[in-house]
Amino acid sequence: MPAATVGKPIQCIAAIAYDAKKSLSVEEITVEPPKAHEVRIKIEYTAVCHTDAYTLSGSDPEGLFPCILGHEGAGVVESVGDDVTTVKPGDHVIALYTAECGKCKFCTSGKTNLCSAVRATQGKGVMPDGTTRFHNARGEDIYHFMGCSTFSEYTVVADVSVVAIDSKAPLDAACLLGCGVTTGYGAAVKTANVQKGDTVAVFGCGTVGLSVIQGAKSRGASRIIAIDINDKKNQYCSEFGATDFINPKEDLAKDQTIVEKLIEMTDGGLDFTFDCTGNTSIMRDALEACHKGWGQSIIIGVAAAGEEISTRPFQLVTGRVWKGSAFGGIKGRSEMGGLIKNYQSGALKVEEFITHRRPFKEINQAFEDLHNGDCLRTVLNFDNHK
Ligand SMILES: NC(=O)C1=CN([C@@H]2O[C@H](COP(=O)(O)OP(=O)(O)OC[C@H]3O[C@@H](n4cnc5c(N)ncnc54)[C@H](OP(=O)(O)O)[C@@H]3O)[C@@H](O)[C@H]2O)C=CC1
Ligand SMILES: N[C@@H](CCC(=O)N[C@@H](CSC=O)C(=O)NCC(=O)O)C(=O)O
Ligand SMILES: [Zn+2]
Ligand SMILES: [Zn+2]
Repeated sequence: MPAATVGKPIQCIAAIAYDAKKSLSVEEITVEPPKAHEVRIKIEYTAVCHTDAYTLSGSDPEGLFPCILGHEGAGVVESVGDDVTTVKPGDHVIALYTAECGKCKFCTSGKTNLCSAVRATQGKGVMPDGTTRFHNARGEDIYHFMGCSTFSEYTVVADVSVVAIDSKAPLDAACLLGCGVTTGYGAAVKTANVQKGDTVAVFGCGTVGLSVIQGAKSRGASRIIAIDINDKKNQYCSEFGATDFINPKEDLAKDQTIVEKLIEMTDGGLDFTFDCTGNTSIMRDALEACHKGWGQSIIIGVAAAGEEISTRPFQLVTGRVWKGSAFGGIKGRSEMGGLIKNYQSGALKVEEFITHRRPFKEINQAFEDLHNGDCLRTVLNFDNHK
């Protein structure tokens, strides 16, 4: 039987970012019904990714306020708009900030997971028809974020921005496949395509960096060097498969740079390095620690508006390669099922990233957790929001 809410606005709890650098306001909002090619989801669990904090910091050139942040979320489809054929009410789903329409120039290229179907309106904080489905109690429009807005008990997304998953997969873990775990794992196994015996260095060992580590380990990398300025990450790094841990604040000899140390440790540099910090000077280090002739450096971290990367062009002339990776190069609708299976078989660690749990009303503390070296992900649940 269809839910009594079908076709009607829903009042529910959400966290509104009214302005950059301000705490989120947890309040009741109205979520309009989905229009054609749209899906309304009851979010069960959502986690806070570093990128939510980045946009809230005011450094994101696409940051719009007031908005509902959040892009690591999983839940159950409440209703669908006209012409939606790929999911149905009751399906367990993950929201996707990297859509997959299967038809656009990007999707059909076979060269990228980026999709152009909804990206332009997504960046403007609206649905593909140019309007928003969220209003606060004063009737003001609230912008969407990254096509997901999972910091709301109900959200509306484009049908190309959602994937149904096995209903037996726990949604609290599945939400982490909406960004951090998929991004790091995919960057290692798809974007870089790490091979058995390769040497790898990972700068920044939060959820994304640790997921790169587990991806590299799954491929049989011979050496995985984890680099983080926080010693609390050391234990996590070895649990996820790192062979070495370096804290550049403590472990370098006098006048030694991290690049010199890595080149010395690996007889000339690494096959693959990954930036998972968003710091542009670390991105340079990561490139320059690559082996001459073939080393590849993958940029995953998101840097603030106005930041630029630089290096001597000689670094590239002599064969090092700079690449980037969004959502790990993973096509969300066609490849998520495989990741869920890997998680269910125990081949992909996902639950291990849930270091903190909170009721949704504690979302501002979840942002603070991110700055605590012990925290990988705080998963928020909507059951206890009252
Ligand atoms: N391209 C994509 O598709 C995606 C990109 N991202 C981006 O990836 C990055 C990582 O995200 P996430 O794992 O959630 O973030 P976290 O904040 O959890 O992890 C980042 C880690 O890097 C450490 N770090 C910070 N500065 C340095 C430094 N100079 N040297 C070494 N380590 C450092 C941090 O330490 P400390 O905690 O002490 O600061 C932290 O452990 C972010 O920039 C995020 O925006 C995220 C998801 C998708
Ligand atoms: N609006 C931001 C975009 C930052 C960015 O690069 N986002 C990543 C995902 S980060 C997830 O946690 C991404 O997928 N980029 C590709 C895209 O199409 O946005 C900015 O301009 O800085
Ligand atoms: Zn993210
Ligand atoms: Zn497409």
